[in-house]
Amino acid sequence: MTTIREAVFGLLRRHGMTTVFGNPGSNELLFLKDFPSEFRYILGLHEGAVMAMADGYAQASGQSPLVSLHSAAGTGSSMGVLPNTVYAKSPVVVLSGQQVRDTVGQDVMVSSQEAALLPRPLSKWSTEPLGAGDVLRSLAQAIHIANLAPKGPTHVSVPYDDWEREAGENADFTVGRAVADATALADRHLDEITASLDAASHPVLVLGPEVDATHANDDAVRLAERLAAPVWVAPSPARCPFPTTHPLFQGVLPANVVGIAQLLSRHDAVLVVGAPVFRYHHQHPGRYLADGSRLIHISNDPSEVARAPFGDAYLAPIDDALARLAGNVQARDASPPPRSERAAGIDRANRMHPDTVFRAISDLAPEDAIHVVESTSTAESFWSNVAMRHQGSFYSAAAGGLGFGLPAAVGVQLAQPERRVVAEIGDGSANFGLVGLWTAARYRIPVTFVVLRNDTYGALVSFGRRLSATGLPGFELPDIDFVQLANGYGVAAESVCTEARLRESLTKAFAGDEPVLIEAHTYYE
Ligand SMILES: Cc1ncc(Cn2c(C)c(CCOP(=O)(O)OP(=O)(O)O)sc2=O)c(N)n1
Ligand SMILES: [Ca+2]
Repeated sequence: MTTIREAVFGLLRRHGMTTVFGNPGSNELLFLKDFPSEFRYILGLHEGAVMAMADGYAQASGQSPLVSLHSAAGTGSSMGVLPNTVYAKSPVVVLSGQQVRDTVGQDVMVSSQEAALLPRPLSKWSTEPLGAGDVLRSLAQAIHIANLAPKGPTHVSVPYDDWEREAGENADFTVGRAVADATALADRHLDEITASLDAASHPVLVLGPEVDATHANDDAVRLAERLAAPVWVAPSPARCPFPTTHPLFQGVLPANVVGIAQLLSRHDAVLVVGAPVFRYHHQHPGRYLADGSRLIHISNDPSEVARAPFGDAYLAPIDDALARLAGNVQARDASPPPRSERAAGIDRANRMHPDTVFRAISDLAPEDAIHVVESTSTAESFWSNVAMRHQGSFYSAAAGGLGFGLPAAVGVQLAQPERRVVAEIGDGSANFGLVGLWTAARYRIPVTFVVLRNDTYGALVSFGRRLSATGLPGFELPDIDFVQLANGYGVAAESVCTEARLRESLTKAFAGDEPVLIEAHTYYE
């Protein structure tokens, strides 16, 4: 007899889902027992860190990990970072434990009431099968839904007395089935977009995270070069869709209506690919686009194309659309536009400017390093100083929810052992996921964590100014000793105040193969 547990591990094996991130409770033990040797279980000490690690792993590998969480409180603890997972379209499959099926109605200890509702709306799909006989198929459905564009996290809650029951005579059909996603931009849509771009005098590209997520960066470069078009990254980027070292790269668009409209005003055709139009953040009302500009939007997400307030949209696979447009548009010959330069910040006594930190990291990290960033007030400094040349070089909290960065860096490094991961984390953000350091030490995952310690919630000080909000309570973060905290979790660490010491520490960290934390004293202006 094949049990449901055995059939489910067969399903996971069939889909390559042999990495499990988790934090267990009593309800999960009959699923985790006799853990198969070809699977690896990565323990996180808080479910928020578990989810963020899994999210980073899913984005960096393109492979769905399984997340095994305890019922109710365990699943609830993971939800703080779930908005990022949803916005990142990250295909994480969560298996939440549940009390014995016949006792849930009595609301017994560690039962999850309304288990399927709990993770909504922070899930692409969530269910608790109505009977043990539907567990295998429900998990297969969760895997397929998570991986069909637009990808996203799914949840299945399973009572623990289901695992030992028989899987039934049709289990092999469920385990063996394959599901293929849509693969092509319609020919007539290709012709329409090509005609618009060829007719434009000054086209511009705005690229989003789905370009990087679908490994279409090289085709984005081909299209930009063929059009001789400047390239902007869509606001609030969670991934890097275009090489920052490329002469056509212009930077990241500001997250407000007027700022974007001004920067795009000299372009009569704006092609947005793989990003929502647009993920504004700061309210600065105005005309969405200057007169004479037309926006064309290509997205793989029906909700993105439906909710955009302006522009003509096409639903299509991002990689196919870019590849075929790059071969279809007329080639142009024009020199790249000048990129606006910004003066480098000056260090102060015992405190560095963020520019110094990011320039040092960019100079000393391997040329294919991966950056996981959660340092909210220093984004412009990061994108101005850090060279990123390859697909999969940058990850950040897609919904701006703190607690992603530090643990996600651990998941990304697990997914990409050949490339070195650097986590650039604000001293405020670090506290939302600090427990991820323990997992890095426990499994010797060699992330270089750089904490930018400016002793404040810098982004909120800046937002306060923007909103003319005076008399705010303090946002200072004095006296947090990240060296002591890191050592407490088993990670070697040092504190640096000058560029010379920072460069020494980075050189040593990159030469080693152990996790290291560097507390870099910076200032916020
Ligand atoms: C889970 C969560 N809680 C609170 C916030 C609000 N928040 C907070 C608390 C920020 C301060 C981040 O401080 P930091 O030290 O990490 O970085 P900077 O000093 O560079 O801003 S930025 C921001 O949006 C959030 N985004 N996510
Ligand atoms: Ca800070």
